[in-house]
Amino acid sequence: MTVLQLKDVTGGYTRKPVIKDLSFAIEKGELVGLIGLNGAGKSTTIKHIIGTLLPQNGEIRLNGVTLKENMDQYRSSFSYIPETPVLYEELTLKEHLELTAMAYGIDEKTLKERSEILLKEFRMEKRLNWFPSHFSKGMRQKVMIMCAFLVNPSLYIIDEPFVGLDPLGIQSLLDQMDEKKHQGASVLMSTHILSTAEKHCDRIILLHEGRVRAQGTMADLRKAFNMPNATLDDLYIAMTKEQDNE
Ligand SMILES: Nc1ncnc2c1ncn2[C@@H]1O[C@H](COP(=O)(O)OP(=O)(O)OP(=O)(O)O)[C@@H](O)[C@H]1O
Repeated sequence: MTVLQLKDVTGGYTRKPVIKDLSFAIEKGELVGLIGLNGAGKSTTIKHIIGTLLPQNGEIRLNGVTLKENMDQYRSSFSYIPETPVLYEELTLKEHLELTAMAYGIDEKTLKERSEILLKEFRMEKRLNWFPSHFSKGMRQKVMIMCAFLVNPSLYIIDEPFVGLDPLGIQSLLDQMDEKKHQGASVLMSTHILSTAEKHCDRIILLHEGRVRAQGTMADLRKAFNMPNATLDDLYIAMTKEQDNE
């Protein structure tokens, strides 16, 4: 079953498009990596999927509907973890979780059950009454991650999650993603940590100058680049060289 479908999506910030004719799909239970150079258009693609930018052309469907057709259904089907955490400075961690639960109609019992698991997993149990100003960068990121996982949506959209987290935090995030995947959720994740992407993603989308250069499993990508034993790092460097040759 297809959860997310982009069909010939062209878009950007001005009339000059940044992403061009993007087409890809994410199926139920899949972890898909969005990979590309700085400026390739990963965050811009994500902004179109979450609806902060609207396509100039093409269509994005989440569980079968476009944002325009059913805004409430579309918005409640995903949770988004941005690259830079956006927190309410006047709310504690506990209040962030409560606010998220309220926004997504999660009852108190479920909130308690899910929060306990997440707080333990991300080692934040003792910080429930802390305000964001007292959090480290990684802790701020964990607040966003916990809020996203609290919602239990059908699609998680995660922009470069690994940079600010310590190794335990990274492992917890990967474990959470794995668990949600097995429960049938899908994940779209952009990252520059290619070894982690290669190891954990079911499929990879290689973006190059706003277009899909190649997509599929590692086996598909090796075939597309005609590099039978390549790692994702090798393929990425090959793509960079294509850019240099242009
Ligand atoms: N707010 C904005 N206004 C205008 N142009 C933008 C804006 N944000 C990004 N761009 C441009 O869009 C292009 C793609 O940027 P984007 O942030 O999507 O890349 P990215 O693949 O996420 O890169 P990175 O790996 O560095 O995060 C770049 O040329 C960038 O200059």
